[in-house]
Amino acid sequence: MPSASRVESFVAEIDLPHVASGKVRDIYAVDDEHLLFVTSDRISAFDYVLSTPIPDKGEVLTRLSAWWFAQLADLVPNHLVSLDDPRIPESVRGRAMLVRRLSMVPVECVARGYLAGSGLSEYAASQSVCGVALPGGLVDGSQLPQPIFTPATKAELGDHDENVSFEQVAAVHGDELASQLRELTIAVYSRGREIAAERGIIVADTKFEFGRDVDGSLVLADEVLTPDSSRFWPADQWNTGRPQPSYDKQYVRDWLTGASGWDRNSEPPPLPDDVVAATRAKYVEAYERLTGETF
Ligand SMILES: N#Cc1c(N)ncnc1-c1cnn(Cc2cccc(F)c2)c1
Repeated sequence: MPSASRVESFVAEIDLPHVASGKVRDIYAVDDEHLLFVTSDRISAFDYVLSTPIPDKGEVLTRLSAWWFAQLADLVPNHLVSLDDPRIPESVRGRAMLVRRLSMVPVECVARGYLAGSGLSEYAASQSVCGVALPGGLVDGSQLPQPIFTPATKAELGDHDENVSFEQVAAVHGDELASQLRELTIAVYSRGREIAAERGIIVADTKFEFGRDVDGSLVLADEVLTPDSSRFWPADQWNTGRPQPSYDKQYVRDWLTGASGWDRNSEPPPLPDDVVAATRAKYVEAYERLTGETF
């Protein structure tokens, strides 16, 4: 538990009712129709939220989501209202979005274009992922013949989401909604993957969250196609048969598993300045390569 002073400073930042928190993002209520979606500079690795922030990470990921929402607006409406609305507190301006309050669909809508992580583990055991049969002979990092919808149920903070099948989603939410979620997830991922690939970044997989607006229409929510919600791999280092280097977290992972001497069973040590600086640079690089804009 952070020290009292840290909690006070954390709480003092936002004088709005708290709605929800993830590892690195927090949501507050602005009014009946709007929420404040704040992305911190915190970074997680090996299922720990590290004690050392990465300066500007929250702003980079916020601006990247806003850019993706605009790129994808012809495919799907989104919850973003504004990045500079006067209702956004000065203390978080730049790393906060004013968003429309939606009725969230409690399904983690994951699209996979490559085999990695839990998808690879499931494939090794069953030659399928979330009930989707795949060809034999695939290895770590293999590109899939086409993107697949591999939904999950949201876990409590600190637990891993549980992969479920399309049929399980349909059994709970109905065939129509399950089919809409699958179609939208694959379409949005396919567009995003294509745009990123043109800029030298493989988006191996990603997680979307959708909500319904007052008309019942599905709206893209949460963050979108960021290195926190996706696996970003540098395309020029893609090499199947082994874990791919992470575009944004590899310096952190290498230091934690190497020079830091961390035993992996306790809180990770603070990051050295050079690892922080190199990691910040990778987030800024990803933003600038994808958007073509200077951060
Ligand atoms: N986005 C969004 C959203 C919206 N536009 N309307 C209503 N609810 C949500 C909402 C509520 N929880 N989450 C998940 C979540 C994401 C990030 C951080 C967290 F703590 C929790 C999403």
